[in-house]
Amino acid sequence: MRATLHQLEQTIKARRTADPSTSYVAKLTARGRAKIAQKLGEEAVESVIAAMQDDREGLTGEAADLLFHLLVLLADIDLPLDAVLNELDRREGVSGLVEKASRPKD
Ligand SMILES: N=c1c2ncn([C@@H]3O[C@H](COP(=O)(O)OP(=O)(O)OP(=O)(O)O)[C@@H](O)[C@H]3O)c2ncn1[C@@H]1O[C@H](COP(=O)(O)O)[C@@H](O)[C@H]1O
Repeated sequence: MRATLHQLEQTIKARRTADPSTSYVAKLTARGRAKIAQKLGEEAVESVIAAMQDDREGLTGEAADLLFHLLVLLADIDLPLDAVLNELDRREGVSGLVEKASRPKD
């Protein structure tokens, strides 16, 4: 999962300055951050609709679109994927500590 996302992050970085007529990433990037953010929002809504319809196949595709557009937005802001993954790791560490602290002592 991490390797896939990191690979896609690198591809997106490389395609940002490609020819917009042959690259979706370049075309979307050229339309500006507000458009990228709008696409991310649309994919989020489409994911929610698929989930509410119990459409597992649809949700698989929409979730992939959602992650892809999130990576395009992160690249536009020049925020590394690792910053997000590290934040998740940090939270997992914090919740692990809370869980440990709330366990009854022997
Ligand atoms: N993972 C993806 C990916 N997921 C979704 N999409 C595109 O995201 C778009 C979302 O579909 P929509 O119908 O909502 O959007 P649209 O109608 O194309 O665009 P709008 O004009 O409506 O904004 C589709 O055009 C998909 O092709 C992707 N486009 C590219 N990639 C990856 O990005 C890499 C670089 O792509 P290029 O920049 O095209 O070389 C590729 O190797 C792919 O691996």
